[in-house]
Amino acid sequence: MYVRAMKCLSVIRPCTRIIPSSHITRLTSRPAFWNRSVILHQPRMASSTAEPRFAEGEDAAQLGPDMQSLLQQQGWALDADGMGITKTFHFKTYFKAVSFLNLIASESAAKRHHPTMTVRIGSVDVHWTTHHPRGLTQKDITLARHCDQGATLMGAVEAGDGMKCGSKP
Ligand SMILES: C[C@H](O)[C@H](O)[C@H]1CNC2=NC(N)=NC(=O)C2=N1
Repeated sequence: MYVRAMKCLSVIRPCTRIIPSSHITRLTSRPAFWNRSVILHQPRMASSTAEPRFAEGEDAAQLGPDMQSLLQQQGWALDADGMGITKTFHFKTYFKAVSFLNLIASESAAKRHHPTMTVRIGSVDVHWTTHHPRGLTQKDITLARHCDQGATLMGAVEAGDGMKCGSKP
């Protein structure tokens, strides 16, 4: 029994060595990319405080009023960083939501400017930004207006009237 106990201890022993505190510091400190990765993966959130940030080469004085009308009258919202705009369109049926998405997809292919869209059973989230050069541009404004017109054509409804899971069309 004693011999067996000693054998067990000899197995356990390497794990009970004292680790120098300098080593512990190194193990628990965060890697260099830590803060950067947090910033890169920050969620895109609608903001009511950010200012629109237009891309280099855009005429901010000319685009400003158009952008303000989208934000204040048409229900578009700025991203937290001011570089994109987003809006959710609601529909009575899934078919209408998908048809709206296709309408926007068709125009964006023609204009070579593509939104990020999420389709749900009774709604479509649309997000516009310009990647090169980075920021908001005339294209984002023009295509946001096209979304508003397309939504009217497709019979978009108020948020509370859109189709929900479990609701009948
Ligand atoms: C070459 C091509 O037109 C470009 O890469 C386009 C494609 N679609 C685009 N879409 C969006 N939203 N922003 C862009 O900067 C962009 N660039």
